Amino acid sequence: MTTNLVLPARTRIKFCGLSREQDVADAVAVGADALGFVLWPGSKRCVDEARLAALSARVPAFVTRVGLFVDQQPELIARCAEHLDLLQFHGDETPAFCAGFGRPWIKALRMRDDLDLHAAAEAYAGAQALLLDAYRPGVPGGTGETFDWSRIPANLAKPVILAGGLGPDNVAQAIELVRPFAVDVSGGVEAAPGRKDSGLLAAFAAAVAQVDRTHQA
Ligand SMILES: O=C(O)c1ccccc1NCC(=O)[C@H](O)[C@H](O)COP(=O)(O)O
Repeated sequence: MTTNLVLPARTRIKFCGLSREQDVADAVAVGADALGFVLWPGSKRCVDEARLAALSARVPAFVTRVGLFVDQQPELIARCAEHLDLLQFHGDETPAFCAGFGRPWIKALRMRDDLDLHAAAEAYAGAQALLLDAYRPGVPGGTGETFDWSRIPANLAKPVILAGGLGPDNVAQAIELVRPFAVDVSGGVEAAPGRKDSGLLAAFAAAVAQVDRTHQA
């Protein structure tokens, strides 16, 4: 059983909602492990298929290209998948739907009060990880809000990607408490929606590296 109790040597970093070539370059330069591209038209950070192709071509080997979808048409997802390494589903997609593209995938879960994480981990057993995000009714992601991190059980049967309201000032505290496989940030490293700030990207990566070092000492 994969479990969150197996602590990673370091906390992986996913920067999400990139829409500009310069932001891709800046994120890679500070050591991003993964870059997220939002394909959902309801988002201010949305990129279309042509922009996805252009941005994904700028991503070097060993940095994971992640595409974000919210209950979208399988034909669109399949076309986008040509430019992606990993699919991230933010809607009510079933496990079978998520698995239907022949690509590794993760499931985003919004931490509504009644969410049973153990049951969700069992239901989405085929996911590479669960991305846990804040719940705001009617907003599928990118809220910039945190949630009660103590709700995440240490023995969850899937690796955790912690998201929601993270930034350079609180990511160390979040890692200390949750010890996630990875952290995911969008709004906390932005100058404006969809425009990343190179200083905030660097500060976020430095904060993660710093807390990781204390665990290795
Ligand atoms: O970012 C969006 O606009 C978005 C829209 C719809 C679904 C998902 C979206 N973003 C997903 C992410 O992975 C964000 O990084 C995650 O929700 C955390 O966002 P933030 O709280 O701003 O760091």
